[in-house]
Amino acid sequence: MSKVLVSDPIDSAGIDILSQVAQVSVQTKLPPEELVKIIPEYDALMVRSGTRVTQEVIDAGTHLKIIGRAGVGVDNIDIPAATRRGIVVVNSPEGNTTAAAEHAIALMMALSRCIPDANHSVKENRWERKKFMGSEVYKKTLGVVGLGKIGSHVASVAKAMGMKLLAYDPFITAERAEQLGCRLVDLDFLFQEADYITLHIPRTPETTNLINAESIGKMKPTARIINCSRGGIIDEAALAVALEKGQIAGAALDVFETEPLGESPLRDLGANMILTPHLGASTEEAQVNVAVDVAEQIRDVLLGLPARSAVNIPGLNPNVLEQLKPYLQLAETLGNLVGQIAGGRIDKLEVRLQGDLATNQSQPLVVASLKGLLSNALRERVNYVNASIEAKERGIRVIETKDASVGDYSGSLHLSARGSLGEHSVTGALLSDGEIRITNLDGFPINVPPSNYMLFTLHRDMPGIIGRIGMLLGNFNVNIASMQVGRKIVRGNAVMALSLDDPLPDGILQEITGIPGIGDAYTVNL
Ligand SMILES: NC(=O)C1=CN([C@@H]2O[C@H](COP(=O)(O)OP(=O)(O)OC[C@H]3O[C@@H](n4cnc5c(N)ncnc54)[C@H](O)[C@@H]3O)[C@@H](O)[C@H]2O)C=CC1
Ligand SMILES: O=C(O)CCC(=O)C(=O)O
Repeated sequence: MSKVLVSDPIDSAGIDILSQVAQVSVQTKLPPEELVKIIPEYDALMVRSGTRVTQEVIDAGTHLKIIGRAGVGVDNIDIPAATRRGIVVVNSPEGNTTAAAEHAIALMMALSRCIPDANHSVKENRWERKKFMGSEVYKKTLGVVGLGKIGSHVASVAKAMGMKLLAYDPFITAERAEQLGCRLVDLDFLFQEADYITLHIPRTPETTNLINAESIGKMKPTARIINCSRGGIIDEAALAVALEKGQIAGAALDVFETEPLGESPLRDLGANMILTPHLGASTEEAQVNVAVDVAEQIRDVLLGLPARSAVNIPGLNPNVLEQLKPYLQLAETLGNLVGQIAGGRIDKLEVRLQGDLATNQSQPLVVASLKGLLSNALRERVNYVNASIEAKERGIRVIETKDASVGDYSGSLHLSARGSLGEHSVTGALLSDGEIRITNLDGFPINVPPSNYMLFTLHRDMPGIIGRIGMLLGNFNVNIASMQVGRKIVRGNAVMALSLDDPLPDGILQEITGIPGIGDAYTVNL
């Protein structure tokens, strides 16, 4: 019989499901070295956010087939390490959406009416009615940062409470925001106008310290911030200083840079700061939902069936997968690339299978393209199982076409996306050794391998341009690994594709587009 280790508190409904197919051992609060010691015995591991599933744990788990996260965020699991070891990682993308959204609303209300401190004062035998003067949320403006599942639910509740709604989400269309009663605006506008700001985004390099001294400086003195998403999105030291000085009116945090929260200036603040110990998902209902959702997937995988919310393994027919594997990687890379060039808020994606590739089933390649496209917004949360649904929910119209005529490559894949920076296209193919080549950008023939850091320019084909770009990159200490120019006619329009050894520093794009003859420039990180 299989063995499952449950290393965080999980609702008994989940344990009952696991017990149908496995011997279940519940051992919470294990020290990391103890977890590493016992994990080799187990076929599956089920956790919440308390257990850190590090590379060391994964490497020691020689029998592990699946790791289940009873919740949304999988940032406590080393996904690349699990993927490399072929271990499926599953989560429950929706099981605690309502709970987290309701906690954000509860914190907003508690902050507005000083409920925690007023409660404490009465319990201490005081009756301080003047001290705890509140303010109403009715007709106030709520700025929702991240209009995904939780942000959307918060928006709909806040709307029913008579709030005006602004939203910032670079990967959501204005139409989708409108359907939710929100006006999609840029981040600075939201910071300046909102009376309440609620964060519902993943922690990524772009969102780390999104709320800092500078962004707080743009807010109203009456603004209140709520964070029920992830620690590290707010610079806690800067927030403490701003609240101390009365630069903004309050903040309520459920999540922290380091959990459990250690020594922190946040603890010294008064009624203008509410702290909860990562309780967003802590409702009886959500805990049953996530426990059942994840336990069912662990049961299925242990029985040899596919998982419905795998974060790292495509949920497609294994035979089709094996055959298309190299092309799936091509589709993901091209989707990621065209998504970045088209600039977010994509509302249309065309996927064209060309040449020999046209004889294949298009659906897996469409899913892989969408996965690559959406990974800019959703990171590891988008997978082969949910990419199409996520795209539909985001209002992305997908067009699949096939063209059997053979061009320079026997089979190639062409993607065209329309986003906030206009409509752009990219074509790619595989070399005989399986290596990916980008063969066309916006109609211009090129031949470059994808690389971590890339720069593309659309420019006039005229003397001096290449040199000026090379010089500019040199001045910023950016090393060029390879460079290619594609043009259709001499001294007409052209495309330049550069693979770089270093990321492009902030501000350089503006300098590049300032060079006479350069039309547009795009950075791409793959
Ligand atoms: N406090 C708690 O106990 C809980 C916290 N969470 C956290 O809440 C957050 C939101 O979860 P869901 O709504 O389920 O995720 P989701 O994936 O449905 O939505 C996230 C949204 O953020 C947007 N986004 C990505 N990068 C952005 C950026 N730079 N600026 C603005 N928007 C950006 C995405 O387009 C997406 O619409 C996650 O960080 C999740 O881990 C989730 C459940 C419980
Ligand atoms: O397990 C928990 O309580 C944390 C929930 C959470 O943060 C998540 O699902 O992302």
